Amino acid sequence: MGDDAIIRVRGLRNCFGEQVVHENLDLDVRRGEILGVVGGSGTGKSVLMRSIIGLQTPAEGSVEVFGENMIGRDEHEAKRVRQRWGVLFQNGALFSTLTVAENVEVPIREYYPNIDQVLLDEIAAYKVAMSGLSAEAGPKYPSELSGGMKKRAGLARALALDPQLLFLDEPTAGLDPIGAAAFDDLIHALKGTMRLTVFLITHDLDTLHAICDRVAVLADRQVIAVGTIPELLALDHPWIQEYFNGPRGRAAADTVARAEAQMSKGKSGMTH
Ligand SMILES: Nc1ncnc2c1ncn2[C@@H]1O[C@H](COP(=O)(O)OP(=O)(O)OP(=O)(O)O)[C@@H](O)[C@H]1O
Repeated sequence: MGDDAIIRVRGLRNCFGEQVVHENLDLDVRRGEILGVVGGSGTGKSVLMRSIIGLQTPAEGSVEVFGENMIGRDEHEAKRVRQRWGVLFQNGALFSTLTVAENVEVPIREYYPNIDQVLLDEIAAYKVAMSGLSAEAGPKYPSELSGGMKKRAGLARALALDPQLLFLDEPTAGLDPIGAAAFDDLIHALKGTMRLTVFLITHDLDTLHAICDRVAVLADRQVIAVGTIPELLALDHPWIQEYFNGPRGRAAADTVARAEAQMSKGKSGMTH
């Protein structure tokens, strides 16, 4: 594996009965990047993520994470590698009978069963704060949280073991635009401070423009292209053109360009 590839997928095939979802799919995720994964509904973005994290056994192909083969691993070995990543599922997947803090403590207890409760509480409080939730959110149950707070609680749990790699499945789905932008900022900031690599499934064009270093496009059972948005725009593929160059795609690009222009205006204003 090339030094900078944290995830390497080769020749992946996934099928459910007669339905072939992936066929000969290849993908590299580079160290330190936020890779956005896009594609029409049902193109297999979640199935791809599940194949990488070991929740779906592919019919064919190889998956390497941190240079280690992930398919057919014995449970003990797989668990050792799993410790190095965190996952935020589409619906947050919080345990409804546990508080936010207790949810965050679940993976820590799993890996460190003898950990002292005081220390556990301190770590959970720290992760809750890192995820942008107030300390009052810790003792709350998921049913007492807004959609945005649930996402942050799920993120706090994903960060519980100080991962090097984060999987996010549609993290901004269902959030209002301001909440979504704040969540994007948080992911971007965490990437910087924790040196995270991020695999991010999204339909959110604003997220792609604002924080993704590269974007992988799923169509026709494969990753048909990977690159920066300008690189993808140079391709003559109808879905890519429609997606990034359609009205919503252009609006998202304009929003980011305006925000960047304002930031540089602010900066130059400060220096004069
Ligand atoms: N456990 C399963 N059993 C049978 N079919 C499945 C299963 N999981 C996924 N599929 C099918 O695989 C295809 C890809 O599903 P997947 O959830 O990966 O799509 P997606 O690209 O993430 O879609 P969306 O953007 O709508 O979330 C769909 O047709 C889905 O019905």
